[in-house]
Amino acid sequence: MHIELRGISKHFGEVAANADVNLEIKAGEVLALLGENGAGKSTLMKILYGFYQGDSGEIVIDGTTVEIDTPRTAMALGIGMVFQQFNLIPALSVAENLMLAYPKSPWWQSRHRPVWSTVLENLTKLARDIDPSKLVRHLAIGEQQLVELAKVLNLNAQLVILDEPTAVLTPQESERLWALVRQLADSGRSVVLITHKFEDVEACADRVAIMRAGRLVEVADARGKTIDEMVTLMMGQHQVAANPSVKSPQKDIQKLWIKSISAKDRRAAIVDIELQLAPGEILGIAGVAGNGQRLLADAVAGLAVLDNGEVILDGEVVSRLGRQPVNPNRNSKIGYIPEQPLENGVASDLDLTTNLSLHRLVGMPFFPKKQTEQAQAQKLIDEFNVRPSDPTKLAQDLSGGNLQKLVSARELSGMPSLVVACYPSMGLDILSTRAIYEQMFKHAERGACILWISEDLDDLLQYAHRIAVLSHGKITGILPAASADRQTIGLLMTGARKTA
Ligand SMILES: Nc1ncnc2c1ncn2[C@@H]1O[C@H](COP(=O)(O)OP(=O)(O)OP(=O)(O)O)[C@@H](O)[C@H]1O
Repeated sequence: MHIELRGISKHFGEVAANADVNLEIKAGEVLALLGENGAGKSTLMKILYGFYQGDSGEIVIDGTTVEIDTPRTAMALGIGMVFQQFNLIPALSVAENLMLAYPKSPWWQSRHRPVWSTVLENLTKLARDIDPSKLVRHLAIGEQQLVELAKVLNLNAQLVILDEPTAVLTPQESERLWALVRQLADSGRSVVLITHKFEDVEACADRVAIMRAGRLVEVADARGKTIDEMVTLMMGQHQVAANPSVKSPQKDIQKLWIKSISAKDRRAAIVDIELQLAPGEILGIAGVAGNGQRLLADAVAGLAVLDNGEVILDGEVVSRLGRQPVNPNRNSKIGYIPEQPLENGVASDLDLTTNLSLHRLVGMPFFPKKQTEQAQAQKLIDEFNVRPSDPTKLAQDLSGGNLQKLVSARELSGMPSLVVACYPSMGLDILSTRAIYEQMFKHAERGACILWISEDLDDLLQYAHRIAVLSHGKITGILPAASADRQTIGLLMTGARKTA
């Protein structure tokens, strides 16, 4: 299938999400679509998928102009898309979710074994470890992403659009995805890969298309561009900041004590976690997603029920054994950037001002002064470069990366003693990633503890003071970052133990 997007424009109010975009997608190619947060990548692909209608322009498939008014029409034309936000039914099993979306199979056929094996074939190729009988709500985010992918692959689409698929995948899962993407292209199908990761481009792209502020600024052979060239095209005149720096923590003083905590929920368990952090210390938590990271973060922030142990911050218990979380209305001592901010960190149908004050709701006057709140919100929006920058906009109008910035702006404002950050750079472009890191490290510099959960080992090795590895809910080793290496961390991730 050969697709041409001709003169596509799309406005949301005064925001020009796409401005006169002309893009060709060839049969049998992997096209990486790059651009800074809010550049218009998702909007362009959602127009091709019939989720949005362009204000002007046309879509031409194999020489014929087509009208794509809904995703159903797009699917009938052989176009499938996996979004940044998932579309699965949490109360149903993996297999049931796949069966429901399976195009040629009425539900009553689900009794027949051969149908099941066909429905599960793509999932098995992508992730043989996922148990098809498991409920979706019990899956880690990376696993949910893979089920979404399998759903779209089952449509047998001629064009598969993937919106930042590797943002939530482990390195091993990403490798499997890259191989599958190459296989699709080699069999004559096309893949558009929206991404912020240059390793995706290197691993599997044939061409790159780069967008900036709604416009397509360059299309080139993927091998013909260096990373620096691509960054410059993405960012235009914006300067990419130098790598942020971190200072050494104050030694021999204990500020945060995570004292033998154990907890469990529907998805994971953590067992006997013992960690002590000094003022100004950045402790990275490495590990394959789904090994208890989210529960650990919730537990430390006082948002989970502990089965054992307690968490003490500045001598005060912030999380303890008991039937109720200690800290359901988090106080200003803890900044918490949760995983999947859209689901766990924002009220999407409220405006940016309200979203930026959610952590201060307790103790706020019954009728807060709107102008004061808006002025405070505007300051944070500017400081964290959230786009669009209008505090009266709804959170749901923001692009994925800008939502991540919004949550970080709220949680890193004020003077927290502890910052718990889960994958804070997820979905962010290179400029925004460095800006968020700087904001996080500023708190460490003034003595706050940072518990930083990340899958980006390079970043942890570069910026964290120590790295603790979490495997199957247990800490398998704690290493000073200066002497740690990828091999040792990789080994610890498999569950092998090492004492510091
Ligand atoms: N439904 C919507 N309503 C209003 N504005 C929107 C809507 N969807 C997107 N926008 C705006 O359009 C612009 C482009 O957004 P889009 O999601 O296409 O960017 P993106 O390049 O995919 O960004 P990211 O890398 O952060 O996901 C942004 O300014 C965004 O705020």
